[in-house]
Amino acid sequence: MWRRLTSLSHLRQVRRADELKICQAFCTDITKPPVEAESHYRRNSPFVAFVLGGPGSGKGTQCLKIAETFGFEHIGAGDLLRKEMYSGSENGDMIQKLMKEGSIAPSEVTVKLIKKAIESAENRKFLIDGFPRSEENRMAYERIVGAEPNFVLFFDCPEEVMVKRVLNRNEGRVDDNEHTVKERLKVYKGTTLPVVNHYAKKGKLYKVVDITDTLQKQVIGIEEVECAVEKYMRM
Ligand SMILES: Nc1ncnc2c1ncn2[C@@H]1O[C@H](COP(=O)(O)OP(=O)(O)OP(=O)(O)O)[C@@H](O)[C@H]1O
Ligand SMILES: O=c1ccn([C@@H]2O[C@H](COP(=O)(O)O)[C@@H](O)[C@H]2O)c(=O)[nH]1
Ligand SMILES: [Mg+2]
Repeated sequence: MWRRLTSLSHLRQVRRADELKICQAFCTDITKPPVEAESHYRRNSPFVAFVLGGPGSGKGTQCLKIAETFGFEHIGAGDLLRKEMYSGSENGDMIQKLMKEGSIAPSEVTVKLIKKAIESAENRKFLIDGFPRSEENRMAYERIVGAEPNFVLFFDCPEEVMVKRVLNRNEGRVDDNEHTVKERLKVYKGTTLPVVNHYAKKGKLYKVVDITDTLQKQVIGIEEVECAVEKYMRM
């Protein structure tokens, strides 16, 4: 049974000050920007939220909705790499090989693509989806971009649900197959979760728990999570 509020139970446990911070981060009133976002606009530095979670945990799906609802620019790190891969660039073959293996591309390559996407956007509020995937990625971002994210959203989803979703995705991705998803899960647990823990320790992590367990209930889950996230962000 899908439990509506469990999906956000961790978010609801955050301190009041953090609740305000996250509300402010997602507020989109252009005429009167929220306090924290406003100060970032003034300094013209980007306001950045990293979005983490395992393969198929729903990062891309929820980012589209959050971006549309709250006025963020959605930058998918994997999408940037796929674009680079199909662009015929010198890194194309290397990226394709790594994606098929479920491995992580060199930090320099990914961070440069992200930096370029940030610099070329008019928007100054960004959701960076699927990055950083390793501590090394994280440190490269901090070094090259010269900033930390303002907060991090983490989609926590059971492994069997993530696998089902990836195998049912049907978008023609080179990594949506049983072999690669197993490798991606290993990388996620061994290499990405330490990044999640890093931000948890810094008090920057906001966790959304997805406990859906069957395909039919997952479909209900999309709307439930969106409603709950939206409601929470507007509180
Ligand atoms: N809450 C949900 N309930 C049911 N299906 C979902 C839910 N969230 C996402 N999906 C579906 O699961 C699949 C994977 O979702 P999505 O692409 O958003 O995941 P992701 O975290 O971005 O994965 P990846 O890291 O592989 O890019 C998609 O087909 C999407 O439509
Ligand atoms: O920062 C990143 C992001 C992605 N990759 C590679 O791309 C695939 C797919 O990424 P999605 O975010 O799931 O679209 C991922 O498995 C990696 O191979 C990366 O190297 N670095
Ligand atoms: Mg995605």
